[in-house]
Amino acid sequence: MLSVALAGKPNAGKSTFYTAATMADVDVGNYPFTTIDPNRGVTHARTRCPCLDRETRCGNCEAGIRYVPVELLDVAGLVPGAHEGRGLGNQFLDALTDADAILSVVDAAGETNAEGEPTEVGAFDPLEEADFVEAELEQWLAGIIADNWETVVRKSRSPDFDIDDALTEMLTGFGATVYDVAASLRVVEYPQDPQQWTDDDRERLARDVRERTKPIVLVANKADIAPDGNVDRLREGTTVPVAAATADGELALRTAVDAGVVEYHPGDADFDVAGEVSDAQRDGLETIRDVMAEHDGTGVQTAINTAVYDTLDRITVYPVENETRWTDGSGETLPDAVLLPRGSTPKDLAYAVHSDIGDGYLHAVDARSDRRIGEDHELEEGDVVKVVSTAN
Ligand SMILES: Nc1nc2c(ncn2[C@@H]2O[C@H](COP(=O)(O)OP(=O)(O)OP(=O)(O)O)[C@@H](O)[C@H]2O)c(=O)[nH]1
Repeated sequence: MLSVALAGKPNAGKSTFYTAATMADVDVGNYPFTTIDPNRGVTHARTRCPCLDRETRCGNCEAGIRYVPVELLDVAGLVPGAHEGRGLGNQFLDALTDADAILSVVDAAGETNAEGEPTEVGAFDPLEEADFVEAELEQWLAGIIADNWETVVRKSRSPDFDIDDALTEMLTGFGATVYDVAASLRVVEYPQDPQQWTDDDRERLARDVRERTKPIVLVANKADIAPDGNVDRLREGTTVPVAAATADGELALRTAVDAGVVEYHPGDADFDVAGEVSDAQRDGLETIRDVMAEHDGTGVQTAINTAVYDTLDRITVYPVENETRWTDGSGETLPDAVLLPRGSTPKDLAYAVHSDIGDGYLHAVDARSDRRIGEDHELEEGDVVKVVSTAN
């Protein structure tokens, strides 16, 4: 499953975001390191269900809104200097190894100081902290490269030494794929002789590999109390996508949905009050509505969707066994939604669904048109595909 990790300073709102996005029960507190162990939960990317193109809804979506499972990791508070072992240090960074993308949660209200302790709204400039997750990751990675450098130098005395192989071996441990490393090695210039490498060379390589392996979406959280202009400054001052969010607001809405007093689908731009609420609750909800109106929703779903569909450039494809009914073997309509990299082919879908298919792939059928598609055909968002293999 695709995996997205929440990172950021203590008190930025990661636990709140995580609880809201997974509706799992974790500590939410105003103290550094409330979250000690990595939490793993399931959240969802939101997309349009293909059953909207049929007469009836499929039963695996909410009125045509399809939620596709994505793993969400909440890792312990990160403080400046984590790469040198400060705070929870490397334990935190190790936990990010599994992540495909990072949601870097920033307290856009600027009420959290550099150590993650709460102060007052507007006391800090969130822009100063905006690149701190990537900086920590890059320094950590550069540190790993430096720590292993002696070994590379020693290996380089062997006649069949290849610097690219040595770097690939080292960096794939960080969760980088062989392709990522190869791509980095193509664009970053470096000396062939390991003895001539400088810290600069290692840092440039670390930066490029980080960008490819752990792309970042910035979550400008606490947008509900952020001073005017803070979110815009974050958008203008950073190169990564920014989602303005109120994790608190999303949590309140999902809790209200659970209580049956609000109608809301995560990712909607607005909600309806459907049950009895007290005056205080109504006031609270109306405040959330105002923030949502300004930012087109609470931003929690936007952040996840931006990571999945924009940054990681995934498409949602629906494998079926019956191309006419769009069902699986047991008659369930559109039972699975698979997130594949853009450019994937029916064969990639076949491998994603049955990793043990071997060379058993035979052909595929586009269930929308009921036509066979070639094995090099590029799939698109919302495609419904029947794969025929020797296994079925
Ligand atoms: N106003 C406002 N407060 C929020 C929002 N999200 C979280 N908070 C508050 O910010 C404080 C810190 O939130 P947490 O979710 O515990 O922060 P964290 O980043 O997980 O902190 P650690 O667990 O210490 O790493 C809590 O008091 C939350 O209620 C938000 O969108 N708006």
